[in-house]
Amino acid sequence: MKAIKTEEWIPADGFELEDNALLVIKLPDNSLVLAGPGAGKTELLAQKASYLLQTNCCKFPTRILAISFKRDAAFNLKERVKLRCGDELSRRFDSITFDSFAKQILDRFRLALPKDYGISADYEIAMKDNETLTYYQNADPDTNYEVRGAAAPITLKNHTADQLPLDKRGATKKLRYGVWQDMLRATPSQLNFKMIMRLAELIINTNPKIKAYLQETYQYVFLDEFQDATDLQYDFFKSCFLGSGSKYTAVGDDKQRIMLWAGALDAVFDDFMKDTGAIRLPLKMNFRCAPRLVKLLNHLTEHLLGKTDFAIPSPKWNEEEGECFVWVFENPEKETEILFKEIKKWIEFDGLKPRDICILVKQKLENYAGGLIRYFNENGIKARDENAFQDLLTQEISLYIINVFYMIFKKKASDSKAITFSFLSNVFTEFEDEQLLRLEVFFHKFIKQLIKDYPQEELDEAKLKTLVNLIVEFAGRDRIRAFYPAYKNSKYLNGIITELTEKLIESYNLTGTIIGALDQLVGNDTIPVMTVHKSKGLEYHTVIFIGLEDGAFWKFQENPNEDKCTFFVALSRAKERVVFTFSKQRPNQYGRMFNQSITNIQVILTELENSGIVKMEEKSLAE
Ligand SMILES: Nc1ncnc2c1ncn2[C@@H]1O[C@H](COP(=O)(O)OP(=O)(O)OP(=O)(O)O)[C@@H](O)[C@H]1O
Repeated sequence: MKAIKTEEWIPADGFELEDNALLVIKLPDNSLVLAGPGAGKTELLAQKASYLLQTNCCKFPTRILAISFKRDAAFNLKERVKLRCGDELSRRFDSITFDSFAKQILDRFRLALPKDYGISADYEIAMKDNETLTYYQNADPDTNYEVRGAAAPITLKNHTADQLPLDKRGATKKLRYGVWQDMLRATPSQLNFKMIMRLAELIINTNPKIKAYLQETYQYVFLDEFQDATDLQYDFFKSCFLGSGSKYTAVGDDKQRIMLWAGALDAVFDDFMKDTGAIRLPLKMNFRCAPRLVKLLNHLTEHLLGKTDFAIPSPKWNEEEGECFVWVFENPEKETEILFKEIKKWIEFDGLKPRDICILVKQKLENYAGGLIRYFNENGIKARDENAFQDLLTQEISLYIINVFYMIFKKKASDSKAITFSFLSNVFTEFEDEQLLRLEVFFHKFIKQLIKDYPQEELDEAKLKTLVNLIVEFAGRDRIRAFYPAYKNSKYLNGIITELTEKLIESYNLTGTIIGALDQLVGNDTIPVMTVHKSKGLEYHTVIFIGLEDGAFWKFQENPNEDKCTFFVALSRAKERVVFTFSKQRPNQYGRMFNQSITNIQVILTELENSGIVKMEEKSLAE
């Protein structure tokens, strides 16, 4: 593909970028972009990737590495880059999470670990803190290491606080070293993601050739949502890239810093500028939210968060657009019924699609929205806990399987055709154009045969399982594992395929048709319900936040800044309308009803009122 001259490059898809965004895209130095919600930070990274690839500033065959914090953010960025510069160039754009980047290094270079940190090939990932604590309990029975015990948080923090190899001097450090050894030597080895990152870092720090290989591979490194980087992640980034010729672009927003509880580094922006000499540049626009919502966000930026980086709405809006409400309800039942009626109106009369609406909760989704989800589904509006599906549906292998199913069973499936073929041309990466054409013909014959062999009305569990298997084997497990580093570990790949198959069968048994099952699986016509943390980076026409109550913000007095940012993130996901609900009563996790107050978080309510934008309404069924 012929490279575009740098001076002739223009942003893809007609986007008009503000001056600083254009500057960052073309800047050959390290940069840190700080900007509010909807400013186009992720879009800037996508455009910068297109620029570097289309102009060959990222010289073939070197690659761009984009690191995000969540699987769906990494996936969305990859999709945006594909759209902006096409399948072929975007193959040199690796968009992954910090955890999967570390895991890929570990899976690929496991044998380069020093002897006392060696692990078994079939290591298991212990996800629960309890699993790590049990090792401490066994090694030191006199101390209480239960998750809620006093020693637990310190123990867990210390477990991965230091770079490897571990210091063994002193009783506490000796104990920690012993536990690491017990976990590494278990059959199979037991690791958690933080340990994986420390081990990957050890590989890099002790193998100059691997480090050099990594740095030569990635001429450019992007860091999305950088405000949430933890000390461990930042250490890992520095071990991999600092001092290399690679160039870094980090984007973030300190008003959306909601991972301090998980160890996000308070001073990460300053550290990054000091360590890399990055130039700091702001962006001013908010392209997402309607003007009245931008005005509200600006008010809260100043009066709730004590900051001054105000945003300007996009001129595409009419000045009067954007609305925000606080709706007060007697109890959760009334809240559910009234929300149902309102949403039904929006869908039936205003033409909103269920996926234009998002229901958010701060935490404890079942407590705040479990009953609502059940009520909505029983009464004809589909809604579901999206947390359970996000990870599965952002897996390339899942999308490939689902879209081949659509090609077999749906009459018009041109989008599916494009997605599946993009997957196949990735795994048959060495194929020239002519071979790819032959592959396409062969693939269509394969689909035709499946249509013939598996009539819709004769499908059952066993046939669905066979179909999944045939579809995977068409691409070839070995090829899939070779092209997608995340799937190098076959246990992981098989786990995803099994989970997807189970969910497909479950949906099929519920809906009775294969298209119904596929639609249900991907969430077509379904309102997503999720926590604010999961909603980061996403946007919806209408956002409903359930539970603007002291009970939901139970740590507000201890940690007001993080809770204010969480509230700010929720509000800033909405393009046109946002509703906060307050229910005078709310059950706890055991179902016991408690009166709710809005005393501790009064400052939020006060500032919503002071903004002059928000309408407060008592809602009852008679309306
Ligand atoms: N230059 C632009 N012109 C028009 N629309 C844009 C531009 N940049 C971004 N957008 C649109 O604005 C919305 C927000 O963009 P994006 O998700 O990149 O913002 P962000 O800064 O990453 O937001 P957040 O931090 O809130 O997740 C998206 O719908 C995107 O397509």
